[in-house]
Amino acid sequence: MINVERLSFTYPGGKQPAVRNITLSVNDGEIVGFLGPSGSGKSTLQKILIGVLKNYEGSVQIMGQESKKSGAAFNESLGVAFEIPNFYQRFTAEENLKFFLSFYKNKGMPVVSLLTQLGLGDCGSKRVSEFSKGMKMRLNICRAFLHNPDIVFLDEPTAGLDPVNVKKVVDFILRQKKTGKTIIITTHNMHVAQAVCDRVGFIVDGELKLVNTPEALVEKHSDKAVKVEYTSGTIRCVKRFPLQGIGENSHFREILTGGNIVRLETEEKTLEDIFIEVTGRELE
Ligand SMILES: Nc1ncnc2c1ncn2[C@@H]1O[C@H](COP(=O)(O)OP(=O)(O)OP(=O)(O)O)[C@@H](O)[C@H]1O
Repeated sequence: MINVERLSFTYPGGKQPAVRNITLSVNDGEIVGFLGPSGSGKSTLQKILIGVLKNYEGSVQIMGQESKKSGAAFNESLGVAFEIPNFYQRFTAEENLKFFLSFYKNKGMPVVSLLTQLGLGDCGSKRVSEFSKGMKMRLNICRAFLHNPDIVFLDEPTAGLDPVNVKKVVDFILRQKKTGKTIIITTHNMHVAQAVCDRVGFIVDGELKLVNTPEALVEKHSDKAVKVEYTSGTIRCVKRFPLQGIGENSHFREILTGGNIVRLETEEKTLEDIFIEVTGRELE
């Protein structure tokens, strides 16, 4: 679906490339998330993939077409939600969506169903000027999927949303995945990445440091320890034991048979821990 080879891009007048030497392929129906700190090149990469930035080096094939040579038919297959939503403020939500749909040949998805799935079912006839930031973000996601595209690019789709609405967006994306869409997401939010992405790519200083499934990353980078909290007299103690060979660990067995365990859990690293470990950088 997407094949990127040795992609580099420098903004006019830029001293360094915003994106450097990226090679990546994305399969049909896959959700891939790009994670990285602010200014790492995530949005630039997306803009190249959707054909907005054309003056790149290397090759970017989307559905067999070189992105920089893409024409109108290409846009028909692509849905995009930029980080900052852009709507006609005096139009209602439904009027905006119907207007944007009129640019496409595709018949599109039912507007009311889209709005409802993103928690905006009651707001279709409300003017966008009366929408909160979070409502505009969700309307922006409706807009990206509106014409039923094959590939959808979402730039920070959950930025600024409260946990209830983050869940609505996550559930919506997972429902769309079931229909076979290929979805590319940029995010700072590791929980969202872990919930929706088949694979995640870590981007730092324009470079793609690694791409893998969240499960494989956690598996590879976790030390696999068991944390035991227990009481010894009036004192609360915490001990960590390597998972491997734990059954033969006499100290662990002693605590276990002592009967004073308060909590017992395996410790796994989060994607955020792994990002910091691999890249030496914080996400925010
Ligand atoms: N239009 C532009 N002109 C010149 N430089 C730009 C432009 N847009 C971005 N850059 C630079 O390119 C680099 C990558 O920016 P980009 O917007 O791709 O990062 P990002 O990872 O998407 O950041 P954020 O998470 O804050 O959106 C940064 O150094 C940024 O300053």
